[in-house]
Formats: sequence, structure tokens, C-alpha cells
Amino acid sequence: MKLIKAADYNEMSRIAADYVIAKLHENPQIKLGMATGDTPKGLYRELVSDHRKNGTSYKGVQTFNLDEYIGLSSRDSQSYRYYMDSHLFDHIDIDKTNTHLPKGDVEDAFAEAEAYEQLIRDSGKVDLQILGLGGNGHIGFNEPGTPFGSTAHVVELTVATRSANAKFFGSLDLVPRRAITMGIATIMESKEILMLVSGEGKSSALCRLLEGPVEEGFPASVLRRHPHAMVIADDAALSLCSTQFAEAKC
Ligand SMILES: O=P(O)(O)OC[C@H]1O[C@](O)(CO)[C@@H](O)[C@@H]1O
Repeated sequence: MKLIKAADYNEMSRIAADYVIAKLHENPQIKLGMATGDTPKGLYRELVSDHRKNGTSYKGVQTFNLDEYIGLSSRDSQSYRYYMDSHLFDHIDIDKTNTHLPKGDVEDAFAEAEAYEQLIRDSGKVDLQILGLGGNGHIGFNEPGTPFGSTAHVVELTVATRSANAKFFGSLDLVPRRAITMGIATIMESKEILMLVSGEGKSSALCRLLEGPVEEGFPASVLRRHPHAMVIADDAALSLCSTQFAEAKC
């Protein structure tokens, strides 16, 4: 796993954007795996700004999001579909029919999870998967203990994850209890993975990812088995990690 150090959130976002844009120029039909949450907002802001300034086109791009809350429709301002439209898709020239997320407002969430896995498989491999890091090590909504072999599935969210996301809903009670997420095997099928980590609050999780064992109890640790995984972390996120690792520039 490769580690790139950034001074702060803005630098992390710019480095990530430059990387994504370079990949997009190499392959205008790139399949991007998208993440939500606070962390990638700066990346999306940079992509929008580059699109406006330099005209980078997304006409041939397909996207596949990691997850969606069960029970929220695409019009709900807390749904991940709404997040993606408002932070990125509405501001670039992407064909929205090429942007994919699991549907949260379906009758049969289990069937939707299976259909989403199939859709990703039928589309070929995701070229570049963007990830954030949950404080408990979750990636997508794969909570600690999720088997590394898991494909897209319905998940009961932990209180830790719901509490972390209560900031978006205003109260814990309003955070949905279930979600559909790509599985860990789905994520690991991507040709390349780019994880973004920012802030002191993520530092102990980041150290465990960089220095701890690879184990299902800490889902993100699986990335150490991926041949092309890269983490861009800012100084605050690296602040608790061992000096030796924190100073390593790969
Ligand atoms: O970027 P944040 O808001 O810290 O969230 C980290 C991770 O948690 C999630 O929001 C899910 O809880 C992911 O989508 C995200 O990658």
C-alpha cells in the first residue's frame, strides 16, 4: 500500500483530484467508484472547479457508489444519490444514466443488493475506487466483522457509524438503521483504490490501518492486500502514527 502525505485537507483534496483527472485523461471511459461522507467533498469541489476551468469532460465516465441508506428516496436530501448530484454530478457533463447507486427506497432491499452487485460485475471492473475511512475501520458500510469475501449486501449499521453520521441528520434517531453497501470483495475487485483520510479524529483508525494486523475486525485493513491501493492522508490524520511510518513518503 502506498502512502502519500498531504499538509492538510485542502492539499489532500487537490492531490486526489489531480490523480483522478490524470486517470480520466488516460481513459475517458473510466469507471469510477465513488464515496460519500465529509472526506471526499473537497475532491468533488476540485473536480467541479477543474471541469469549469479546463473543460475536463465526464461524458464517457461511469460511476458506481459504495452505498445507500435503506428507506431514503433519491429526492431525500440525506440520500447518497442527492449528495452525489449536489456535490458533483449536477455540476459536470456526466450522463446521469451512467451514474449508479443502490436504490434505497425499494421494497426488497436484499434483491436490490444482489442486482447492484450484478450491475457492477456486468459493467466490468471499477478502474479506480475512492474510499473514506470510518472511525471504526469501515469502508463503504462494511462494519467490523464483515467477511472479506462479502459481495453487495444489506447491512445493519452500528451505533458507532450511525452516531458518526448523525452530524448530517441532526439527530441519531433520524439516521437510518440499515443500508445497502458494496461488499469488501466487491471493493477489492477494483483495479485501483484511492483512500482519503483527514483530521486527527481519524488518526487512530489510520494508524491501525497502516500498522495493525489485517483482520475482519477492522475492514479497511484488507486494503493492505490490494496490489494497487494508495492512501492520501493529511498531517493531522498521521499525527498519532509511528514517526517512522508518518515520515515515509512513497
Ligand atoms: O468522510 P466521513 O464523513 O468521515 O465518513 C467516513 C466514511 O463513513 C461513511 O460516511 C459511511 O459511514 C462513508 O461513506 C465514508 O467513507
